[in-house]
Amino acid sequence: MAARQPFADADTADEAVRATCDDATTCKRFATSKGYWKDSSLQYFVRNVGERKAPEINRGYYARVQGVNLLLDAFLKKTQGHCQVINLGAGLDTTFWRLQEENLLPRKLFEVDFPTVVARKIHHIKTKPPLSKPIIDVHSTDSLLLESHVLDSDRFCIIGADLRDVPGLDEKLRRFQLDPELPTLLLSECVLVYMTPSQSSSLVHWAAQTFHTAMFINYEQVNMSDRFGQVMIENLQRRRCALAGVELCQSLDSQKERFLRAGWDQANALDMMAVYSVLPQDDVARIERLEFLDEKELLQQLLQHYCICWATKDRLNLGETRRRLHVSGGGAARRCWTSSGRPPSLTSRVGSASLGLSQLAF
Ligand SMILES: C[S@@+](CC[C@H](N)C(=O)[O-])C[C@H]1O[C@@H](n2cnc3c(N)ncnc32)[C@H](O)[C@@H]1O
Repeated sequence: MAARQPFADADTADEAVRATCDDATTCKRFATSKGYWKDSSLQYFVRNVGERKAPEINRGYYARVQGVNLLLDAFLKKTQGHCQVINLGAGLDTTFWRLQEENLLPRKLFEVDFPTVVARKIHHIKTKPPLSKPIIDVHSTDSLLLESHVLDSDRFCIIGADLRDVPGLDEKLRRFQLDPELPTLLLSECVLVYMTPSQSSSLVHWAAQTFHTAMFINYEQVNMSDRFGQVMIENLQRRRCALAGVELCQSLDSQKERFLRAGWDQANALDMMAVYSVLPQDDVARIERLEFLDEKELLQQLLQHYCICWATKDRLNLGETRRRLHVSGGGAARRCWTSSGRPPSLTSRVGSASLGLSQLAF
């Protein structure tokens, strides 16, 4: 494992972490411009399509966005929208606008990021009606708060906070009507890896303690101790960006352990190669026709170095209906669950061709 580089000061390190938000957004912008998936609001955050990205990168982002969305949408449907979503380190994420368009909004969607990132996002919203109108359309009271570092409306809230300060985060979320009694989905997409293991564990522990029925979806690096992983680390270090939490990105097991140790009841993880193979294959075939891919091996390596890990706590037994349906359904569905009602190993779950990622949610 490459030695971690000491940084001149914490601000420089944080600035490099904040800059990763633009990388994610420009890559998503390019991929959507090529037709990998639709995102009608991203253009208002990044006008220019920007430099060409390699097809492997575009397919990687496709798998990331589709994989996370499948789990997120499954949770929203399971709870019929009687839930809240907290996007931790949301950057310029556009999920609110997608869910509003698709009539899938939760009771409230919270986003958290560093105050400077939040201020940029709110500025875009304030100055671009296609971003502000959908927020106003689903807001019914007269208390819409739109300040430089905070947006609070009935269904959407953006908060500036440091995720490493868990009491501060908790206080801010509660101030804007976070409801610990509601089923809650927490999402972190390439975020926990920038925090030390003890900082991310505190955050994940707080979530497990605060919500009785919840799912945490974490997308980030995995298998980082091999040569390919080391090159990824070195590339980021060259940009003065440290992966402070890389220790927990060694394997799917280390990713799951983080959640199980912090009080989550169940944890599952798939590398993105596996996710790619359980995405709807007609759409995968469509995107594979978009651009010629020379280097299949590079795509495989890339996908093997990212994963989705999702942990659940299910006091309300949201998964129970599905479990009963599957057990009584017979056939392929029966094979998905053991007689104890517990999920079988991940490999057998992935092995079932009839099983989509959305069915794995609880
Ligand atoms: C790679 S970007 C991903 C953004 C977004 N989740 C996405 O996938 O498009 C990581 C984001 O996490 C945020 N972040 C990282 N550490 C954070 C912290 N301690 N507090 C608040 N935000 C943080 C960064 O500012 C950045 O916006």
